[in-house]
Amino acid sequence: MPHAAAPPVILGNEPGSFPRSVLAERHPAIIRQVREAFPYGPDHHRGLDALLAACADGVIDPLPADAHDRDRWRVWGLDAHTGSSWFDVPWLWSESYFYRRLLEAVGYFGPGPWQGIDPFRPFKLAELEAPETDEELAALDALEGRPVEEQDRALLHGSLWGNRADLGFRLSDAGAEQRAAVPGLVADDSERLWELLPQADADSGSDTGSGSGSGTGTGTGTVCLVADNAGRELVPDLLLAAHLLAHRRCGRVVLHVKPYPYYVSDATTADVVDAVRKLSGARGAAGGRGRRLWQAMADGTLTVRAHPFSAAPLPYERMPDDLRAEFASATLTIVKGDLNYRRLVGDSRWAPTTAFADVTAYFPGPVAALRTLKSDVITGLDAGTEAALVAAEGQRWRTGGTHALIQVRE
Ligand SMILES: O=P(O)(O)OC[C@H]1O[C@](O)(CO)[C@@H](O)[C@@H]1O
Repeated sequence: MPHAAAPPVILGNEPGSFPRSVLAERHPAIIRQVREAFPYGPDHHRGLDALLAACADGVIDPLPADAHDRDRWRVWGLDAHTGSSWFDVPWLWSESYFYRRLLEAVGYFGPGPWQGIDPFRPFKLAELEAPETDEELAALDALEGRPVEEQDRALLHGSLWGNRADLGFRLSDAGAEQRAAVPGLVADDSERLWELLPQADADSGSDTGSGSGSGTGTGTGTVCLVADNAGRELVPDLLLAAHLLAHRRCGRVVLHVKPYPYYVSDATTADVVDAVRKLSGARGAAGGRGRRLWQAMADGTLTVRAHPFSAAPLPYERMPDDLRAEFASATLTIVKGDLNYRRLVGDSRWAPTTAFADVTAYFPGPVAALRTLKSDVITGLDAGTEAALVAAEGQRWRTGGTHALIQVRE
């Protein structure tokens, strides 16, 4: 019962805290950016004005009576939080509800002509088309023909560090990308991750011109990859998925994405389509991987899942039975990013040395977290690592996005 000892859940009301700054500064900035990015009509502007005012000093309103997901949100705690200040309810809950209300304001859920128009799409596309993305894709050529272990590491770390600078994070922290990443991970269970995904014993990797196929796996298991951001994170996530399939470390990848635009840059099915199109049209090795991914989607070895709970304002411990069954049957679930980490371990200020295995004991199967550190929540550090981080940076290491971890619970 590890959660019996869980510290209180993080709220957004502590003056000077990171969560408070997200609610008080980042959310209004997001409203501004969205407003500037689209030629919205008067109703949209009125809706955005109302949300801006509510964020500043208002209270949480219920969803409209005819909202398609009103009952779901009531199950997720809407009734209990209605009338409370945005700052006084669990931070995870108010952040999540903010995105739900933002989409409401711009007509995303319809009915009407703006239904399904992603207010964050211009930012996501700009990133996908940025020269940095092409440079990262071109770098794949140098990886061709390298030993499989080297490819493993490069693609795993590509996926990990792809999480570093999501668009919401950069919005409120302009210096985020300039700060140098610290390559040494604060926790690194990557060997255990690869042990959970041994290569199949038949010949493998022929489509990449490498790979001995001398492993001990069956190559038939499923990896659930719980994606985080689109663009420069999703592209390396997809490359990792292609690598796992090509080297028969699994037979199937299920990519879990958000059912609607969320946390600015979180990936939806439309973003997967954009990323696979980008990859399959790329030159060199990246193009080969992209075309393999396209084929994997056609033959069902790569599938996309957009479960409503993927955008729930709740920890994964409260996942519904159907999702629990999916994760239970997976060989490994890889959970990407900071928000998913908060949901995986519970959004509380754990003592950093709290065992990752304890806080994820409820998870129905083997689980790996790949995350750069962008919020206060952290578990699974050894005491020496924590002490060294504090000595060097105070508490900045928790939120600066310069550190990363790979944690595994078998
Ligand atoms: O894209 P990620 O890695 O989930 O990060 C989400 C970011 O948003 C936050 O939830 C704050 O809004 C932080 O946890 C983190 O900085």
